[in-house]
Amino acid sequence: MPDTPPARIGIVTVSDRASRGEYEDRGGPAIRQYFEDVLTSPWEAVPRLVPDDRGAIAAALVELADAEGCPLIVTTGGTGPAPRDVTPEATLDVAEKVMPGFGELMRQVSLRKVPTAILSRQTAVIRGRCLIINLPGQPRAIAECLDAVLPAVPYCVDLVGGPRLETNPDRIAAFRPKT
Ligand SMILES: Nc1ncnc2c1ncn2[C@@H]1O[C@H](COP(=O)(O)OP(=O)(O)OP(=O)(O)O)[C@@H](O)[C@H]1O
Ligand SMILES: Nc1nc2c(c(=O)[nH]1)N[C@H]1C(S)=C(S)[C@@H](COP(=O)(O)O)O[C@H]1N2
Repeated sequence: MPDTPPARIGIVTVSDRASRGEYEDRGGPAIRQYFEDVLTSPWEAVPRLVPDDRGAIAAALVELADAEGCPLIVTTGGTGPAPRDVTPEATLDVAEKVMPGFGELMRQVSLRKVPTAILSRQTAVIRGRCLIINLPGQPRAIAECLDAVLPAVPYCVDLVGGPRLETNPDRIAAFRPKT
């Protein structure tokens, strides 16, 4: 049996200041560390750092989904109500299907941590064989949100024709209803 190629996971940091080098990006590395801790199947990170610009975010998502062949892309930042927060709009610009349950669940669990969780408009969508999930910019929000939705992510990736993602059940148990 030939080795299965690693699943490519797109990691998109959306931040004006991090993209200008005004502060170090802690969000992208936190997402990478999260998947290192949780996934047991082979994967590799495809990172991008973009400013809060709707066209630039959409272009990065299209490139990662279509050209880089990522079955999963996670974004961080730009989900709030401020004028330059446009990550959900850019995500919907490239969507074929909207997956509202992801945003609903992530806001619900985040509300147990901070009352301002309702300010995040984070969503998730399908583009081709790729699931795209938005996370808030606060680095600590990354594990809080991903812990909630990750049990359903491998099966969602299965359903859109992506590679089989396996998780460490001691950390996150993937749920596949048909197996
Ligand atoms: N990639 C990141 N690395 C480190 N800290 C971040 C990052 N993104 C956001 N933060 C922190 O979380 C806060 C809220 O994130 P948000 O996406 O709203 O950024 P912002 O205030 O609009 O600024 P910017 O887009 O320039 O990061 C930021 O003010 C910053 O303190
Ligand atoms: N789990 C979690 N969710 C969170 C937060 C957080 O600290 N933890 N911050 C909230 C705040 S203060 C804002 S303004 C919104 C949008 O953040 P963003 O613009 O950085 O994406 O996410 C919210 N969701």
